[in-house]
Amino acid sequence: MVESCDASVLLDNKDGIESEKNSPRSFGMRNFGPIDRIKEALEKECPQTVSCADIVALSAREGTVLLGGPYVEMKTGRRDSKVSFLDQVESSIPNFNDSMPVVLSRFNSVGLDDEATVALLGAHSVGRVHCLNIVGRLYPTVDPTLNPTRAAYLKKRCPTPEPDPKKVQYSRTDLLTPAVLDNLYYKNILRGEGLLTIDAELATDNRTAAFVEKMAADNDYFHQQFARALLILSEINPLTGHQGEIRKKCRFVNQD
Ligand code: HEM
Ligand SMILES: [Ca+2]
Repeated sequence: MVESCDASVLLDNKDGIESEKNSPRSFGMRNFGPIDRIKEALEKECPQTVSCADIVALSAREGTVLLGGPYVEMKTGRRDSKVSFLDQVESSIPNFNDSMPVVLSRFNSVGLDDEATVALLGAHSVGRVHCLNIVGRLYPTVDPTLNPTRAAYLKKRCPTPEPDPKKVQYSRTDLLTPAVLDNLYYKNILRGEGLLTIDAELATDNRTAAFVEKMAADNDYFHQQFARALLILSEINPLTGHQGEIRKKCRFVNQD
């Protein structure tokens, strides 16, 4: 979403590069080690042949399968950016409290139609949300669109309006299948159990509600749409030909 699928997010601070990881919008991104290890193995086998951008895209593909989602046939050949786009992160990556119209127009502008956007948000069927991103819907008063049973549970997980930064406080997005990319997310949001504003609005907005109903009713249909949308996402504005480079290490641009 930031400029293109060019691995700019992987660059660390060095020689004038200010990492996109420094943006508050990158909150929660972690575990970059496996990408380094994949790159090291590839450099041993075929030096400067497989870009970090391809590693990111194909890792998303493999992660999707490992989580019980669909297999997405993806092209390769993306090249890596030589710059980072720290100043574009906030305008490109949606915020925890963004509303549906803002998110739809942002996603539409990179070729993701409304149905594809609904399907991609199904990624919230896995993982967690930290209290920092939830407390606004719990305190001082509980958001009336939030299911009361779920709200009571969330208040236990996040007992104070200002989460203690030293404690890692979070809730799983989907309590029953947190490590399966399935359509339980859509069933949950129809019951008022969406954690983020965007999850809650997805079930009620008149541009998205009908897709939510269909995905909640049919896991295969969700998987088909997720596969279609992930493919679009993986092909946004790639660097090709002589643009960019094939990095030797994903955290740094090449020195030569
Ligand atoms: C469209 C608007 C979106 C918003 C506003 C949004 C926002 C967020 C927020 C605030 C979190 C919690 C971060 C934390 O507290 O640690 C989160 C988690 C997550 N999001 Fe999104 N997201 C959006 C779309 C997407 C899309 C399109 C995908 C992938 C296709 C995605 C995948 C995930 C995943 C996998 C997690 C769990 C991460 C973890 O367990 O650490 N999200 N999202
Ligand atoms: Ca799930």
